[in-house]
Amino acid sequence: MAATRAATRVLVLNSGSSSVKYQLLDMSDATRLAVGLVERIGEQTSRLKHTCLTTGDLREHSGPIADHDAALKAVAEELSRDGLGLDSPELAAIGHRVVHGGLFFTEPTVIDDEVLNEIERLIPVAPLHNPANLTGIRTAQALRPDLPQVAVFDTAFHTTMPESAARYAIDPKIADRHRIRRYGFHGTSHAYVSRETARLLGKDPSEVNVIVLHLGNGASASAVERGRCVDTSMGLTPLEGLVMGTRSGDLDPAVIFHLARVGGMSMDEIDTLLNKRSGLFGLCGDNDMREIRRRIDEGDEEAALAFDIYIHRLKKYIGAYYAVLGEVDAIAFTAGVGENAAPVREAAIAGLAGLGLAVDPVRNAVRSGAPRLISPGSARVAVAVVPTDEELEIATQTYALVGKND
Ligand SMILES: Nc1ncnc2c1ncn2[C@@H]1O[C@H](COP(=O)(O)OP(=O)(O)O)[C@@H](O)[C@H]1O
Ligand SMILES: CC(=O)OP(=O)(O)O
Ligand SMILES: [Mg+2]
Repeated sequence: MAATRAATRVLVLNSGSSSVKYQLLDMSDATRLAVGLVERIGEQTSRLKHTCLTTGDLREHSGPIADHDAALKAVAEELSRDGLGLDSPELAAIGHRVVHGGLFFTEPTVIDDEVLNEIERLIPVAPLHNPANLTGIRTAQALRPDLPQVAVFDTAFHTTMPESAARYAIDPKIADRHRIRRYGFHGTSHAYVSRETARLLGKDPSEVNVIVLHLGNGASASAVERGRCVDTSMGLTPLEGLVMGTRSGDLDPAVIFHLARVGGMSMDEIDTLLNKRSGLFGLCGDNDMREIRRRIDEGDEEAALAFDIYIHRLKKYIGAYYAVLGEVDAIAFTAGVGENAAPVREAAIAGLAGLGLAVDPVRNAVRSGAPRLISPGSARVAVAVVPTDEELEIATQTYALVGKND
């Protein structure tokens, strides 16, 4: 009789508001079998990019993909074409990034109806993300009802924040009634990157204080003290904090009253303005840092001002988290902008020599997918580029949980 192969594969789905990133990994040795991305879901110009790493095959399709359900079915089809379909007995589980887990979920969780209801209840505080996460889960359940599906929450790493950082200065009775507090997001990335930064320094995470700057389309900073998050820049929702691709980040809350009372805008219009039409996009019409740098190189003043506002906010958070931590061993740049945009790193650290911070221009110009130091050898505080890997972290946590349940 042929020996049955152990189920060691995990499919990870990272469903964003208009995209799905996915990876299929074999967790017996943490190797990637396939990776891909579906972008611009819901538009006429959707695009699926799929790479099978066992064959080296790369396939791209363009054309409308109506919603996340259709996107996931297209992903399942691509995996099948490589003989890696969802029907494989080697698939052990599907791991899902879920952005908002409230205070209820502090650990990766096997999804049942109760968990689904709770994720649904949190939609008002993660309107761009939780609905997409739910569709991903429901479609995956329909494709493989027998498989464990695991939710890994963006908020989980931040549940260690002290009340002084997690509470807003409003009446606690009102805050508690509506569960208003600072939850923080991108936690899977902040956890992974802070650990990898400690490893780069040759230290245990419990020995170092790290400021992590996760700069993607959404962006957030966190202060990690000896492996535990003590503050982060996103709050009740992923709108607070840094200037982002399309989100304003911090502003005086009175701006909202003013737009409603004086500007005559509805709450939904203000919500859309601040979440989807602000940030870099709102300031200069582009949310991609590559395009903004290209325009600056051509002398575009609007793009230059957008860049300066982005950097000013970033620098303020570096200073704030330096003060929160008291002592800092490293600052780590990560995600699309943090890993690729050397001018952002240079500008964010410029002028901070008094805090022991500097960037070496030659080291900063190196392009590499590996964790690396960009501070001069003599610097008191390490400045590093540490690529994030939310999908590997989700797969690791999913496999650990499913393994435990076997
Ligand atoms: N080579 C690059 N130079 C500068 N910025 C880049 C580069 N590559 C990607 N980016 C930036 O990274 C962003 C995407 O980051 P990512 O972490 O993938 O975001 P998300 O997960 O929110 O989609 C892009 O919008 C772009 O601004
Ligand atoms: C929480 C959040 O902002 O996520 P993303 O960066 O994927 O939009
Ligand atoms: Mg991201």
